[in-house]
Amino acid sequence: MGILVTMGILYPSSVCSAETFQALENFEARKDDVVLVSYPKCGINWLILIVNDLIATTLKTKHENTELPFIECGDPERYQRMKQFPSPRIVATHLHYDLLPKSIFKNKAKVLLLFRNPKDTAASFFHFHNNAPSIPSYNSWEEFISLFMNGQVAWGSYFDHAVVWNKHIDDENVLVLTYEQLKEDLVAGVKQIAEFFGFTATAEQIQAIANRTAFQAVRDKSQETHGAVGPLIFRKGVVGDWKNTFDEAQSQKVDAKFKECLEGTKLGAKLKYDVYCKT
Ligand SMILES: Nc1ncnc2c1ncn2[C@@H]1O[C@H](COP(=O)(O)OS(=O)(=O)O)[C@@H](OP(=O)(O)O)[C@H]1O
Repeated sequence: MGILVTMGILYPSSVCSAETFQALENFEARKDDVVLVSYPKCGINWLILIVNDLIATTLKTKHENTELPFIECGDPERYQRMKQFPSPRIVATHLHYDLLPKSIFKNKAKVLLLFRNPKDTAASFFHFHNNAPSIPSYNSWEEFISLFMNGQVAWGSYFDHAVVWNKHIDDENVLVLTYEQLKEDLVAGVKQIAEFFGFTATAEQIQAIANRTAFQAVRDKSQETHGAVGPLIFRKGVVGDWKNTFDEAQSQKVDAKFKECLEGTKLGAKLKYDVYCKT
């Protein structure tokens, strides 16, 4: 159990290795790959379940594969194996925009980015680190939040990810959704995801997928779908849990950082900071 540092960014060495990062450079994306991107703890496992269900429901295919869904994790031979996977493949990642395999853009795969307000993201991240046995724990929340603000946590700085994605928010083949948006109206979210990736689903199918991927439903099945780590990933599933962790000074530091990095930007507006991050 330890930390891998590549190009100044930390990754957990339980799932990432220098050899896999090197092999990733040759990963060849397909135009019909379903690329799901998010900073850690923004809800990507939720998205993966939604897209898996959309594929199973509308294409009547179920891909049985035991690979970790994150392309930067696992062994270097995984990209060879992925060549055999039928389309559409789900390509999930927490990587920073600049580190995404270039073939995603070259081959015009559609990219769905999921973001979440920074305070709930940080709180979720801390709980995961301190509950999951395979990754390092922190001594305290104080220690974690100070490292989070400096970007010295796994997969780097939340704010760096957000700032660069803001520049690409209107790019062709890119859709940006927020965790809070899915929480507000999951049916509308599933419909938008289906339309973006071109899955033709009826209103009833969309509703059924929303029911199957609502928090309690996925948490109840999490051991089955994700093994022992399932209940730790699908932990609480609410907006505003940050209020149980942050003190006033920590909260104000995030407010100031958000202001500096994202206020007045399109991504900043999408995140509805004043609604979700102010007391
Ligand atoms: N269906 C549904 N509804 C609401 N919330 C959900 C759902 N599925 C996952 N989640 C929440 O997403 C958080 C985990 O994010 P990730 O999947 O990105 O985690 S990871 O970085 O890949 O480990 C984690 O947030 P917290 O509960 O705040 O810790 C999960 O509970």
